[in-house]
Amino acid sequence: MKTQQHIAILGSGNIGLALAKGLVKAGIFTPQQITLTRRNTAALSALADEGYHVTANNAEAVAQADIVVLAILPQQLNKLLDEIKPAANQTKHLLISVVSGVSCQDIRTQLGQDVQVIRAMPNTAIAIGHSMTCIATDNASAANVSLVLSLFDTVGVSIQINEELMTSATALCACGIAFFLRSIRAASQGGTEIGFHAHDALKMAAQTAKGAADLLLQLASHPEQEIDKVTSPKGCTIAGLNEMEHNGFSSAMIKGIKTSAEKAGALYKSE
Ligand SMILES: NC(=O)C1=CN([C@@H]2O[C@H](COP(=O)(O)OP(=O)(O)OC[C@H]3O[C@@H](n4cnc5c(N)ncnc54)[C@H](O)[C@@H]3O)[C@@H](O)[C@H]2O)C=CC1
Ligand SMILES: O=C(O)[C@@H]1CCC=N1
Repeated sequence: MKTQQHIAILGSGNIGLALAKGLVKAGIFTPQQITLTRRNTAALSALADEGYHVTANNAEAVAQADIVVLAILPQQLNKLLDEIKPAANQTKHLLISVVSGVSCQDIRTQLGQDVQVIRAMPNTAIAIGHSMTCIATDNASAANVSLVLSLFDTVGVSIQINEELMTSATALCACGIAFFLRSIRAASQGGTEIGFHAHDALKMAAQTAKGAADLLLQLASHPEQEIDKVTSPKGCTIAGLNEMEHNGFSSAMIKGIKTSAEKAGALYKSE
């Protein structure tokens, strides 16, 4: 799906850079087709050496782009929208926002009602082509929705959801990367306590987690169905699993995800 279009990523921090690297790795864009903006461009000098356009001038980046991605923090958004408003050509640009807690309407209120806005919620696994990305819009054309879905499909799996569920998607999928990473880290710490060197324990825990996820994705089965295959009667798995549940394992994950979703919904409004 190689494209001739030019994309500007405004805000080249963790997710902006992960997106840029993922798109290049997937062969959709060359670095020369991507403009990265950041206030301190010195931090992007290695990327400039790789061929990316690097600038602190957001308006200029927008003027030269077909697709504009907003990848700044919610509290940085209003200032940036003020900066790009004169350059945001309402017919030319497709605007993709990955900013948590900011609605399509919030963005149009500042840029103009005709701007087509699509929200996207990827996660940092986008850098290696394994993101779970949810997208939503309240005014973009079906053609642009298809374009954005196919763009994110090249760097993982993408689905369209109702905009009202975007903060939930943020918690489950974007924050979720951290939750699963912490689970793997905890498993590796357990592994070290029962005899493995830390680096071996981490590798063993990560590969085991990958296998568990792939069992669900490749067999389209349910976790409990796969768990039942592991838990031998009077065995060690059910003993460990029940001990974890007595200590609130599932409950902690559920409560954490609910808290993250509430926080994601309040990120912009609390500014
Ligand atoms: N980090 C993640 O896993 C994900 C983050 N998001 C959302 O993406 C957005 C960015 O998050 P992160 O990448 O984690 O934050 P970050 O702090 O790593 O990146 C933001 C970048 O924007 C730059 N910036 C700030 N104001 C600017 C301006 N006026 N012009 C150009 N650059 C400017 C900052 O220097 C920084 O490099 C947030 O809204 C977040 O909610 C969404 C999905 C996943
Ligand atoms: O922690 C955050 O606020 C951002 C949004 C999703 C992932 N990181």
